[in-house]
Amino acid sequence: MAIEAWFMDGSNEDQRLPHHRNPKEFVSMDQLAELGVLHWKLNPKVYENDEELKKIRDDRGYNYVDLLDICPEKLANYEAKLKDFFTEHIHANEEIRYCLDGSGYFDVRDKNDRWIRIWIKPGDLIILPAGIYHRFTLDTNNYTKLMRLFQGEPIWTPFNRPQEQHPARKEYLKTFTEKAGVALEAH
Ligand SMILES: CSCCC(=O)C(=O)O
Ligand SMILES: [Fe+2]
Repeated sequence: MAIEAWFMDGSNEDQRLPHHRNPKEFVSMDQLAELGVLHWKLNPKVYENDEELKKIRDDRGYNYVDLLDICPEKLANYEAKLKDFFTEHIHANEEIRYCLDGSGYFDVRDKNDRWIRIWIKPGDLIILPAGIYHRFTLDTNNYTKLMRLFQGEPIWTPFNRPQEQHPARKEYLKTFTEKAGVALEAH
């Protein structure tokens, strides 16, 4: 099943609102895949013993997992963390999140620097590639429980924009020029 994603409007209203354009402009899974964003729909009720999740973890080497409850009672420095999550940044590694409960928005930049809002709900596992500019916010439900996955010892360090000289950023941008090169050769 597809995940809902759309181009955002430019308004400065509450970040937890949907921020659809008028008219709405949805973004397909293929468009997300072109940016290197991957998605699986799993059964969140069986996450503790899920063969499908196990396969993804085995295939991609995600030996690390933990759970993160995003609500004031369970997340230390809640306000500051939410502010950091919503500050545009990249990582040197993939960001892998599996929504078990609640919901939220991952915003990613497309090739033309437009914001795409990705609405994650229970069962959505998404992978953001290293080097993609992104941010996260809760939606108006104000709660989510996420599984974080990682290859090896986790490094959560965000590198806030601008990061054009960061190796992960350069590598990420190379994937586009390589794809364009292949397309040119095909003509
Ligand atoms: C809480 S997961 C989403 C926030 C984020 O982008 C990050 O942790 O790097
Ligand atoms: Fe991040």
